Amino acid sequence: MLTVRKPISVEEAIERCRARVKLQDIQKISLYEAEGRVLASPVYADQSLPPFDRSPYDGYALRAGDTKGASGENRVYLKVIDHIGAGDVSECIPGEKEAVRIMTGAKLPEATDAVAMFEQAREEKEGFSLRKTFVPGENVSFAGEDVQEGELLLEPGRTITAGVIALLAGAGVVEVPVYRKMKIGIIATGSELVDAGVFPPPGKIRDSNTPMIAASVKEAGAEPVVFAGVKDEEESLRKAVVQALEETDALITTGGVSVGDFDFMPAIYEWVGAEVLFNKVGMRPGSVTTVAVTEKGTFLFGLSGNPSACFTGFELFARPVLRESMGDRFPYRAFEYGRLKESFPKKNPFTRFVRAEYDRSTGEVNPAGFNKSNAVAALAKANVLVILRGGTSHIEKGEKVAMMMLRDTEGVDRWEIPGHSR
Ligand SMILES: Nc1nc2c(c(=O)[nH]1)N[C@H]1C(S)=C(S)[C@@H](COP(=O)(O)OP(=O)(O)OC[C@H]3O[C@@H](n4cnc5c(N)ncnc54)[C@H](O)[C@@H]3O)O[C@H]1N2
Ligand code: MOO
Ligand SMILES: [Mg+2]
Repeated sequence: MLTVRKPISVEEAIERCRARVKLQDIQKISLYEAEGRVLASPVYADQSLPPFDRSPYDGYALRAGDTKGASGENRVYLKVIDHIGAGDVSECIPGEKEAVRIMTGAKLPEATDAVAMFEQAREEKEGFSLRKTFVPGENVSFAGEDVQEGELLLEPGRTITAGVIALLAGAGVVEVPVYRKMKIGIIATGSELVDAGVFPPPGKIRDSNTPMIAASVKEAGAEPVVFAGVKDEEESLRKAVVQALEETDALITTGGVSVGDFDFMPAIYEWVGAEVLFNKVGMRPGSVTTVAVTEKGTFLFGLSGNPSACFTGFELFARPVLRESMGDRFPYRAFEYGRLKESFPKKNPFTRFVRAEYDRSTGEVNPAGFNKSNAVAALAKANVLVILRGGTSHIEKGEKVAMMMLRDTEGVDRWEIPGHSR
């Protein structure tokens, strides 16, 4: 007998998932492998940056007081007593009207407190002359002007970017504490599925969900473990789920979660003793998305078989769980607002997630064509999911709509600063 499923709101479904998140263990990895991972411990500066007063220019390190009274009519002459490049430390201490020829990055010699760039000096026999006075500290890159010794540089929960890696290297952190990468099992279910490399015979279709979800898992910073697709047969599905649960940290299945005669996933979740957090969400597509948690705390994401529903289910429920489990303090996609480029009919009482193309330069967002839950083509175009609240009716062109951003940044096809003329 068909049991009627009670839909819960998207917010409630997301909260139920969040409440069951467990942080991954911490491991140390090479600085060169750390990009995209999440920092697991705070990082403090073991020294100031720069560590010493240094020259920011190629020129002459001098004592500012020696330049007093310098002008175009009254050039001041200074004698060069040493010559250093970056990495060298001068042993000479300039006395009155003495200076050191110094290159960018070299430590300022003792007694000097300013630097004249080559362009500000005229070379003379055994030295140079100046036509301007210098104040103490002029053209000096000071110790600690960037980072102070002991300062908190990075907080845990930050995703590691190239810039973060520069700071880690600056602090001498070559073994970076990060959260362990989760292994995510993926099983596509469906007797109609053939591998994407095969031209499907009548009645069959290519499995697009497995490679799509593997890509989404990677993009979320986890490691996909793809298991062979399984026919809609209860026994085979049980075996596959048990094996995947043993070998991975969370499992994503696609298909077989609705109320069809061959939709076995709900029964299998029950059979493995998992607690079903929800099996119906007030959203389209992906209303039948089912999320369960095993006794050990392992997540089972039963995504719909329909590709657009599968994609949406992953984005809303699986991705935040993976990101947060791997330490990300910002596990949700960013939201922005755009203006709808075309009117959008909306007959459903459920919240709709419309795959759409957002153009940042105009602020307009355009639904990506055929937008049903079985759509594949729209997935390739979409860079946002427009969110149309349940209960709202027809939405007019030009109306402001909320969008969930699927990518952090979008490139443009030419380098041009908006609003600047050439
Ligand atoms: N009587 C009802 N029927 C359906 C309901 C309902 O509430 N009552 N819900 C509909 C909704 S909404 C959706 S969404 C689907 C969900 O179906 P399942 O999650 O059970 O998925 P399947 O039945 O296995 O497949 C659905 C659809 O997707 C295709 N598919 C499956 N796997 C893949 C794959 N790996 N790659 C590409 N395409 C795939 C499959 O061939 C089907 O066409 O149920 C509705 N029915
Ligand atoms: O669950 Mo279905 O994807 O709403 O269309
Ligand atoms: Mg089905």
